Amino acid sequence: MDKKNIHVVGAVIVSDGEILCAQRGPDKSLPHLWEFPGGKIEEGETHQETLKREIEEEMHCKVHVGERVDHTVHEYDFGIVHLTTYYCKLQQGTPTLTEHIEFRWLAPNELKSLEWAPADVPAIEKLSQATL
Ligand SMILES: Nc1nc2c([nH]c(=O)n2[C@H]2C[C@H](O)[C@@H](COP(=O)(O)OP(=O)(O)OP(=O)(O)O)O2)c(=O)[nH]1
Repeated sequence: MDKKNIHVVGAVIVSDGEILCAQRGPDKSLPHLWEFPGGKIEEGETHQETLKREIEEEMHCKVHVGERVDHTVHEYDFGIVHLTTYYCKLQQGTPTLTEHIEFRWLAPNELKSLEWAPADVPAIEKLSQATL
Protein backbone atom coordinates (compact mmCIF):
# COMPACT_ATOMS: atom_id res chain seq x y z
CA MET A 1 0.00 0.00 0.00
CA ASP A 2 1.15 3.54 -0.70
CA LYS A 3 2.49 5.43 2.27
CA LYS A 4 0.42 8.33 3.55
CA ASN A 5 1.56 11.87 2.80
CA ILE A 6 1.84 14.01 5.93
CA HIS A 7 2.02 17.78 5.39
CA VAL A 8 3.75 19.52 8.27
CA VAL A 9 4.92 23.06 9.06
CA GLY A 10 7.71 23.90 11.49
CA ALA A 11 8.52 27.19 13.23
CA VAL A 12 12.11 28.40 13.27
CA ILE A 13 11.63 30.82 16.16
CA VAL A 14 14.45 33.35 16.35
CA SER A 15 15.18 35.49 19.38
CA ASP A 16 18.40 37.36 20.17
CA GLY A 17 20.29 35.53 17.43
CA GLU A 18 19.29 32.08 18.67
CA ILE A 19 16.86 29.45 17.38
CA LEU A 20 14.40 27.48 19.51
CA CYS A 21 14.96 23.72 19.25
CA ALA A 22 12.41 21.27 20.73
CA GLN A 23 12.96 17.65 21.75
CA ARG A 24 10.30 15.02 21.07
CA GLY A 25 9.16 12.80 23.92
CA PRO A 26 10.08 9.13 24.46
CA ASP A 27 6.61 7.78 23.57
CA LYS A 28 6.25 9.56 20.21
CA SER A 29 7.33 8.54 16.75
CA LEU A 30 10.96 9.70 16.25
CA PRO A 31 11.55 9.52 20.03
CA HIS A 32 14.05 11.96 21.57
CA LEU A 33 14.88 13.56 18.24
CA TRP A 34 14.95 17.36 17.91
CA GLU A 35 12.52 19.28 15.71
CA PHE A 36 10.92 22.64 15.15
CA PRO A 37 7.64 23.21 16.99
CA GLY A 38 4.64 22.94 14.70
CA GLY A 39 2.53 20.15 13.29
CA LYS A 40 0.20 18.82 10.65
CA ILE A 41 -1.71 21.14 8.35
CA GLU A 42 -5.48 20.74 8.72
CA GLU A 43 -7.83 20.98 5.78
CA GLY A 44 -8.43 24.54 4.63
CA GLU A 45 -5.61 26.03 6.70
CA THR A 46 -2.80 28.17 5.34
CA HIS A 47 0.70 27.34 6.55
CA GLN A 48 0.65 30.53 8.61
CA GLU A 49 -2.64 29.57 10.29
CA THR A 50 -1.33 26.11 11.14
CA LEU A 51 1.83 27.49 12.68
CA LYS A 52 -0.01 30.05 14.78
CA ARG A 53 -2.52 27.42 15.99
CA GLU A 54 0.10 24.76 16.76
CA ILE A 55 2.40 27.17 18.60
CA GLU A 56 -0.47 28.40 20.76
CA GLU A 57 -1.58 24.81 21.47
CA GLU A 58 1.81 23.31 22.21
CA MET A 59 3.79 26.25 23.63
CA HIS A 60 1.14 28.67 24.91
CA CYS A 61 2.53 31.68 23.09
CA LYS A 62 1.94 33.65 19.89
CA VAL A 63 4.27 34.04 16.95
CA HIS A 64 4.56 36.23 13.90
CA VAL A 65 5.28 34.07 10.84
CA GLY A 66 7.87 35.40 8.37
CA GLU A 67 9.81 34.08 5.37
CA ARG A 68 10.01 30.44 4.36
CA VAL A 69 13.27 28.70 5.32
CA ASP A 70 13.05 25.40 3.45
CA HIS A 71 10.81 22.67 2.06
CA THR A 72 11.77 18.99 2.17
CA VAL A 73 10.15 15.65 1.56
CA HIS A 74 11.34 12.73 3.67
CA GLU A 75 10.11 9.13 3.62
CA TYR A 76 9.83 7.53 7.07
CA ASP A 77 8.54 4.01 7.76
CA PHE A 78 5.22 5.54 8.98
CA GLY A 79 4.67 7.89 6.03
CA ILE A 80 6.08 10.59 3.78
CA VAL A 81 6.56 13.88 5.59
CA HIS A 82 6.44 17.10 3.55
CA LEU A 83 8.01 19.64 5.88
CA THR A 84 7.98 23.40 5.27
CA THR A 85 9.78 25.61 7.77
CA TYR A 86 9.30 29.34 8.37
CA TYR A 87 11.19 31.95 10.33
CA CYS A 88 9.03 33.12 13.24
CA LYS A 89 9.28 35.78 15.94
CA LEU A 90 7.70 35.70 19.36
CA GLN A 91 4.75 38.08 19.48
CA GLN A 92 3.28 37.39 22.91
CA GLY A 93 4.26 35.19 25.84
CA THR A 94 7.22 32.83 26.21
CA PRO A 95 7.42 29.20 25.06
CA THR A 96 6.09 26.76 27.68
CA LEU A 97 6.91 23.04 27.64
CA THR A 98 3.80 20.92 27.19
CA GLU A 99 4.34 18.32 24.46
CA HIS A 100 8.12 18.47 24.20
CA ILE A 101 10.52 17.32 26.87
CA GLU A 102 13.12 20.04 26.43
CA PHE A 103 13.73 23.34 24.65
CA ARG A 104 17.15 24.69 23.79
CA TRP A 105 18.05 28.05 22.27
CA LEU A 106 21.05 27.60 19.99
CA ALA A 107 23.09 29.85 17.72
CA PRO A 108 23.15 28.78 14.06
CA ASN A 109 26.63 27.27 14.34
CA GLU A 110 25.53 25.12 17.31
CA LEU A 111 22.50 23.51 15.64
CA LYS A 112 24.37 20.46 14.39
CA SER A 113 25.24 19.46 17.97
CA LEU A 114 21.72 18.00 18.31
CA GLU A 115 20.27 14.88 16.71
CA TRP A 116 17.50 16.18 14.43
CA ALA A 117 14.53 14.36 12.88
CA PRO A 118 15.80 13.27 9.45
CA ALA A 119 13.32 15.52 7.57
CA ASP A 120 14.88 18.54 9.30
CA VAL A 121 18.46 17.92 8.23
CA PRO A 122 18.38 20.02 5.01
CA ALA A 123 16.89 22.99 6.92
CA ILE A 124 19.53 22.57 9.62
CA GLU A 125 22.27 22.62 6.96
CA LYS A 126 20.90 25.93 5.64
CA LEU A 127 20.30 27.48 9.04
CA SER A 128 23.70 26.51 10.40
CA GLN A 129 25.22 28.93 7.85
CA ALA A 130 22.62 31.67 8.36
CA THR A 131 23.19 35.14 9.74
CA LEU A 132 20.17 35.90 11.90
N1 LIG B 1 6.37 19.51 14.24
C1 LIG B 1 7.33 18.92 13.55
N2 LIG B 1 7.15 17.66 13.07
C2 LIG B 1 8.17 17.13 12.38
C3 LIG B 1 9.39 17.81 12.16
N3 LIG B 1 10.21 16.99 11.46
C4 LIG B 1 9.55 15.84 11.23
O1 LIG B 1 9.99 14.85 10.63
N4 LIG B 1 8.30 15.90 11.80
C5 LIG B 1 7.30 14.83 11.74
C6 LIG B 1 6.93 14.23 13.07
C7 LIG B 1 5.49 13.81 12.86
O2 LIG B 1 5.47 12.57 12.17
C8 LIG B 1 4.96 14.88 11.93
C9 LIG B 1 4.34 16.04 12.67
O3 LIG B 1 3.13 15.73 13.19
P1 LIG B 1 2.72 16.15 14.66
O4 LIG B 1 3.43 17.40 15.09
O5 LIG B 1 1.25 16.13 14.72
O6 LIG B 1 3.48 15.01 15.41
P2 LIG B 1 3.04 14.01 16.51
O7 LIG B 1 4.18 13.04 16.59
O8 LIG B 1 2.65 14.75 17.72
O9 LIG B 1 1.78 13.31 15.89
P3 LIG B 1 1.61 11.80 15.62
O10 LIG B 1 2.74 11.41 14.66
O11 LIG B 1 1.74 11.15 16.95
O12 LIG B 1 0.25 11.73 14.99
O13 LIG B 1 6.09 15.37 11.22
C10 LIG B 1 9.55 19.13 12.68
O14 LIG B 1 10.58 19.80 12.56
N5 LIG B 1 8.49 19.64 13.37
